[in-house]
Amino acid sequence: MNKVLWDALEHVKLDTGGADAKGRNSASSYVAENDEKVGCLKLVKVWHAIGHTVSDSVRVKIVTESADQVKYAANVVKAANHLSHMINRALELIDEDQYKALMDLQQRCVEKYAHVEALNAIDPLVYEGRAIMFNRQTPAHVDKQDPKRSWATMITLGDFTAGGNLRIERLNLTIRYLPRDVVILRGRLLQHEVQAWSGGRRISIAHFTHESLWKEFGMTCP
Ligand SMILES: O=C(O)CCC(=O)C(=O)O
Ligand SMILES: [Fe+2]
Repeated sequence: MNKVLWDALEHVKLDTGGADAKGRNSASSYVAENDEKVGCLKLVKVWHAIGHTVSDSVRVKIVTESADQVKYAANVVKAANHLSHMINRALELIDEDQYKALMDLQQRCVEKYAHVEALNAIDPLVYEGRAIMFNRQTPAHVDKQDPKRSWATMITLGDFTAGGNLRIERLNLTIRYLPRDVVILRGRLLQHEVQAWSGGRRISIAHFTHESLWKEFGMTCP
């Protein structure tokens, strides 16, 4: 894993449970040998409380913790810069229309929210959200806050050596998902889950956009 990103992740406080405690982020879905870190770090530029789409409900997910945590989380955002370029490019190649629509959405956010302009100065990711999961065996779920057609772009990192496949039951499909593999799927439409792995740590990073943000700007994800 990129050393800069790894070092930046060392200090951040992780969350197990939270808003998704009954879904994909249940505490029981975390598995770790020894004293490995478990939990999730959400880095989201514009976050609406569930069911809300208005600017009054907007939060920045990196500013919910102590001042030190803001500093550490900002280090992670900056260290993920290279990853963001790669993720942007992958999305642009598979679905140029959606990529362009996300760029438009980001531009609208920048015009409305100065904090988004500030965050974009250190990270060019076109998605507004990124979640970093340490040792989570993500259970079967759909990404129910995402627009129907949106592509969730996910990468695994770490040093596990076997297992950890992504299973899509409806398609009877088991996809290799080893460290450095990227999977891009319509996570709102296809239920997906991660299978057990062995041989070390597993860090997964999911990049996503939420329907509520598109609604805020009267836009539709193509
Ligand atoms: O753990 C993973 O790689 C899957 C993550 C995922 O599907 C999600 O966070 O929605
Ligand atoms: Fe998912």
